[in-house]
Amino acid sequence: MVLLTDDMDFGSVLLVVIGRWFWRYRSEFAPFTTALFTLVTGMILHAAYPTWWPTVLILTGVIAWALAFFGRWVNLTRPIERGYAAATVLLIGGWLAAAAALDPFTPPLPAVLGIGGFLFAIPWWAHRRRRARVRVERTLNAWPEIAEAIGLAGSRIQSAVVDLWGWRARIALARGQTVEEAIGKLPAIESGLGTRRGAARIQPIPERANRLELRIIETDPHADAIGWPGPSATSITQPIELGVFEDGSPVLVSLLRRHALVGGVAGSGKSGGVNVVMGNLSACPDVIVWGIDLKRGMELLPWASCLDRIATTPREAETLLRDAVAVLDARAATLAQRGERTWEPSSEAPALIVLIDEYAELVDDAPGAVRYADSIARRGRAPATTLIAATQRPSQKAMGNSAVRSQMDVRISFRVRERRDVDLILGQGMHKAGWHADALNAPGKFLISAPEHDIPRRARTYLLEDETVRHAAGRHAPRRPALDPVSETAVEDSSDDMAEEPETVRQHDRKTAQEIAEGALHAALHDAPDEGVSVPQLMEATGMSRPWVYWRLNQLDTQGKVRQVSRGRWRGVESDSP
Ligand SMILES: Nc1ncnc2c1ncn2[C@@H]1O[C@H](COP(=O)(O)OP(=O)(O)OP(=O)(O)O)[C@@H](O)[C@H]1O
Repeated sequence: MVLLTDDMDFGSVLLVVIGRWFWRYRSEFAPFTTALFTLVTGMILHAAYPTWWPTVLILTGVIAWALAFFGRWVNLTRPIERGYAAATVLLIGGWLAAAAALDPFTPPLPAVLGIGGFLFAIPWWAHRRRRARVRVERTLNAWPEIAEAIGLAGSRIQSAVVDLWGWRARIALARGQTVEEAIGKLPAIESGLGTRRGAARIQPIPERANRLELRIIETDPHADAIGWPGPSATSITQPIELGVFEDGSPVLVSLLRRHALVGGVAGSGKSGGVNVVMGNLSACPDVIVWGIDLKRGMELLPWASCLDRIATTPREAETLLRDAVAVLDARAATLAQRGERTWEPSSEAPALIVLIDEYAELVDDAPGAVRYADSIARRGRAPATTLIAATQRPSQKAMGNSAVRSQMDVRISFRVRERRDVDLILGQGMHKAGWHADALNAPGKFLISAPEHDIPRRARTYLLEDETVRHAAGRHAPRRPALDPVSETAVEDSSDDMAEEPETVRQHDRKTAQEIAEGALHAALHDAPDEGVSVPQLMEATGMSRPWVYWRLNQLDTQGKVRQVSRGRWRGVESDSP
């Protein structure tokens, strides 16, 4: 608001008003200002440096390339944003080079600038994150007035970040104001900011009593399935991001030297959770994952190319766990020799995680395996040999009457049917303490109890579509580490101890993920109908990436074991036995 008095010059007032208006809407005007700036620069270049056009062109190419490939560093997080930025630079740079060489007003240059500028402005105006940022900036500018009105006068906004679900700001309170006071004023803050009811949350910042984080949730993060943004960790020493809490903050949990238990009824999202864990672990070159999936590999097979080993039969499962105990023992002995306490994971000496889908089936079908699991649960932390077990209902019987459940450091509960199942998964007395996993109302929603998560907060896992799993597995597979020599020798010795068993059984026990995929490929090609199977179907059946399927098809084709029936469709040749 501008106050007019008699001694003021109307012209300068008008200028101030227009100036302020332009400043307020500078983001919306950005395409026009950019076009104007480009035109003026073009005129200067043409008048003073007309021979510079090749330099301008080269610079344009370099900047566009850098934005397209490294735009993430300047907060262009999505490929479409990087593409837009690179295309804009190409348009402006290309136009400037032409303007320098010819003249900015040579047809069709003015038309190109006008029409091109307008077309490029449309995505800019429509961009959701930009609009959200501008809206938040305007709100924050008004904070001093709002703070005054709600009784937090003198508090200042120090920084603000806009994210997918809304925005968060760090606020410095004025002298004498407390975080508790601010929490008491939440309804007033929501009213002052004009948000919906219940949209504001306040979290104290432990290091400073006069700082807080204000979180405004504009869209409910749990309203729809949340797509996986990609791995959050590049090392097992970093926490992995499983999903988001109701307030939009990420669920981060460390799995290093920790056993994890995942429970919930059928269809509650356990396998989805396991997918997120695999998506992250497979991106870490300092951890090896061995999988046990007694549902004939249905859940873990898509990750086969990233699993160092996979067991799909009770016998294989028992051997795998026995070998994991051998690894643990060998590592413990090495640590004792070196006078060290813990195994520090690296790509040369990776941590070992045994991921067991449907633990109850293991107990039922391979009761001999339970003592190995028990041993890992009790002794595996220091040698970085740990378990992640998923099961519907971890009753004492389902856990094989062992100590495995009590050793679980991270507990994740998806929806359960009965209240007492909450206590089974999360621990005795947890339902009473407010952990109501029986009230979770959609697949993928969960409660997590871990050293860094000690209050019940609803969260939802990211959802990985089948295609995302295939893509991630294909991308991460080439970077998977191998077992370190100490562990590898332990596994070999452990197999030698079973020498009295027939060779065929031992080989079967050590079947690798690759071999399982190979078997699935042969079966799919062999059972193919007359019109053959497509490459995507083979990818689905084997859980392997497109390049792997093509590579194998080529080899089998050369050996005369497969035949291309039509474009992209293949079939096994009769004599080929699986
Ligand atoms: N985070 C999620 N967001 C949205 N939908 C999800 C999520 N996780 C799982 N779902 C949906 O719920 C369905 C069941 O999930 P999932 O197979 O993971 O359950 P489960 O607990 O492993 O079941 P089962 O024990 O039968 O294997 C899936 O088809 C999927 O579409």
